[in-house]
Amino acid sequence: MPHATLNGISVHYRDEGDPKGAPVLFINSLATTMGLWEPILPHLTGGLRIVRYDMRGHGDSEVPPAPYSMGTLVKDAEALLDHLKIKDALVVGLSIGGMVAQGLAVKRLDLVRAMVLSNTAAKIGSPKMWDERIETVKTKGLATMADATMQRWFSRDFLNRPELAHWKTMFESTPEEGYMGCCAAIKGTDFYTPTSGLRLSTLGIAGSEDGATPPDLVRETVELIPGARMELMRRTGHLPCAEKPEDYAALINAFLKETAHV
Ligand SMILES: O=C(O)CC1=CCC(=O)O1
Repeated sequence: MPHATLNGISVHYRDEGDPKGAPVLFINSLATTMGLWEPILPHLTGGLRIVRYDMRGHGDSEVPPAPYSMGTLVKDAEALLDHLKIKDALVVGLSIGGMVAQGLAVKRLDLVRAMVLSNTAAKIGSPKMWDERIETVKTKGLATMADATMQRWFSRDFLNRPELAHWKTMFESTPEEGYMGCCAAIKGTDFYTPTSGLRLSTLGIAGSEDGATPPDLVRETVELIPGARMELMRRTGHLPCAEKPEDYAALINAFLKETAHV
């Protein structure tokens, strides 16, 4: 699996599909890896260049000591696209990945042709909430949060499905330092002002049963960007790409067409 040294750390990424195709960059959420996107890949329009990576502190990317800043996470995405000589990508970010997408569009609009802000917001939670999470990881360990996290991440239907085990294992396999590092980055992020200055094609996606970034929160951010539109996926939670991959991919495929990306 390819790794690149970006901003002084080793970043695990994949660059797949047609090297000459329209580029799409996927950015994962807290306590997931690039594997988050695996279920939708077979359903995406053919001929795309699909780039994914493990956010620092996650998966097979290096785990630098916490805390991380949002500026650093944005720099990692920027450095990966520069490394691969990609411009004008469709950037699809989920949750903290959607925050990175916003930051990247603000900083380097030449890299971002359009974006999908999935289950995300300009600001997520409160500083107190993130401090408490960091404290729980330090004192009790990440695994103690697994059941509560699954409740926040998934719809009632999905909580009874056998596939849940895969996502719980992904959560439990997250390096604690990486989790705490990214919690600190989210804690320090309020993109309401910079995101409201963005002018680019944007699709928001929300899950009707999302316990982490509920639809109204996602909508509030999406509506900051003139012309952006929003899709609500019913009976899904925080990770609709895991729960209803075909429907999620269909939204991305339609958006790719709409933005003349393919
Ligand atoms: O609360 C969660 O675990 C969900 C979440 C918040 C930010 C993120 O990336 O995931």
